[in-house]
Amino acid sequence: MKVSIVGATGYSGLELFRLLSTHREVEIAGLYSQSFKGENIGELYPYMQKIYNGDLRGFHAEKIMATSDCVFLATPSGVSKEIANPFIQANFPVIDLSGDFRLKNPKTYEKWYQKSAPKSEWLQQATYGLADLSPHYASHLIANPGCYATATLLGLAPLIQNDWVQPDSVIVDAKSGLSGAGKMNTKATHYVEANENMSVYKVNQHQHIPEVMQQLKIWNKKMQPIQFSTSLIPVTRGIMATIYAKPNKKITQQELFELYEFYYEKMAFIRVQPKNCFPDLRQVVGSNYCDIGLTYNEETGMIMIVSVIDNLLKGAAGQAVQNMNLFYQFNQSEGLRLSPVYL
Ligand SMILES: NC(=O)C1=CN([C@@H]2O[C@H](COP(=O)(O)OP(=O)(O)OC[C@H]3O[C@@H](n4cnc5c(N)ncnc54)[C@H](OP(=O)(O)O)[C@@H]3O)[C@@H](O)[C@H]2O)C=CC1
Ligand SMILES: CC(=O)N[C@@H](CCC(=O)OP(=O)(O)O)C(=O)O
Repeated sequence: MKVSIVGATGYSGLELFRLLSTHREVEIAGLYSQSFKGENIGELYPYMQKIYNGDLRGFHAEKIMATSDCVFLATPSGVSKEIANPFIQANFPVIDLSGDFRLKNPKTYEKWYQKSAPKSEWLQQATYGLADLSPHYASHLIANPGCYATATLLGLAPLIQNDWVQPDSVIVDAKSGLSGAGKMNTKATHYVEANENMSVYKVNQHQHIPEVMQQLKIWNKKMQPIQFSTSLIPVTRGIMATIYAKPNKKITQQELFELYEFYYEKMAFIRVQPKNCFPDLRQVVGSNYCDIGLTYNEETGMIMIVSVIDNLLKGAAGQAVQNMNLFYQFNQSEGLRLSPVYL
């Protein structure tokens, strides 16, 4: 099968290339970039020399559709919804990494993204591809989930689906490495600002709040708004979401552990940690795993879940490839059998 990547010079685009170039079912038909069209990727990124010899191409939907079977859009929100148009109209498979097609309600999109919404019917037909939880691919348009949303939803799924928590008690404190902000340097991601520092940002305004809420409400209608905060930490990759919730019944640590063990037992990329062990970032960085640690504090009556992912893999390119694998009924692990780098 032939695939093209738009936004190939960005962090997620480069990761998509890395995964897809070893994928046994896939051949890369073209890498597309607006700013660097016509340039040789090995000259732009010397680490790519002798790995990919083709030049970067300027975006051209018809050419992509003529030369490939599926396109990945690793472009910013607001850009994806424009360049996706010809593909959606032609019913051509699109896997979009941006936030443009994740929300069902156009007004919600406009409120949180401060941009005009994509066509409502396209939002309705897009599949929210939380790949580990068996999405039903209803159309050729797949909206790859956001990085914080992925860590949070995988951390919460067993509790919310099984109705274990007080619906207004969920608090998420999430931290991300700097690659989550993409390749454009900003004041917040400048080395001098970020190094040996930690800063909270987008307080009560993060675009993943409605994304998480939309999915939690599908799982459990009773869910109330969550308190959700995001912080930058001085690492390149990785997200840690620390999640707190109050149970709505008497529970024990053992029951909580069994709930998660049973729920995730058969899921290849979710690893529930042994009792009293909490995951660190390194144990997932470089891989498509989501590792989850949990505890119940009998003194405070609080559940605490720690969910970690690599934002560029499970949070972006890895999950996008997993969605492609599931959509085309390839082995879901193809191209994703990556051990964490760890050291
Ligand atoms: N980084 C992360 O951890 C995550 C990112 N995402 C999402 O994935 C998408 C890509 O993110 P990321 O890789 O970090 O971003 P980057 O900023 O690193 O890269 C974005 C890419 O988009 C391309 N681009 C920008 N404007 C246009 C345009 N008008 N037409 C065509 N291409 C354009 C750029 O292309 P060029 O300069 O080559 O023209 C660049 O290669 C975003 O929507 C982001 O929100 C989702 C989850 C996690
Ligand atoms: C560290 C950092 O800045 N992270 C980005 C998340 C990237 C992402 O997943 O955002 P989309 O929803 O646009 O795809 C942010 O907080 O906006």
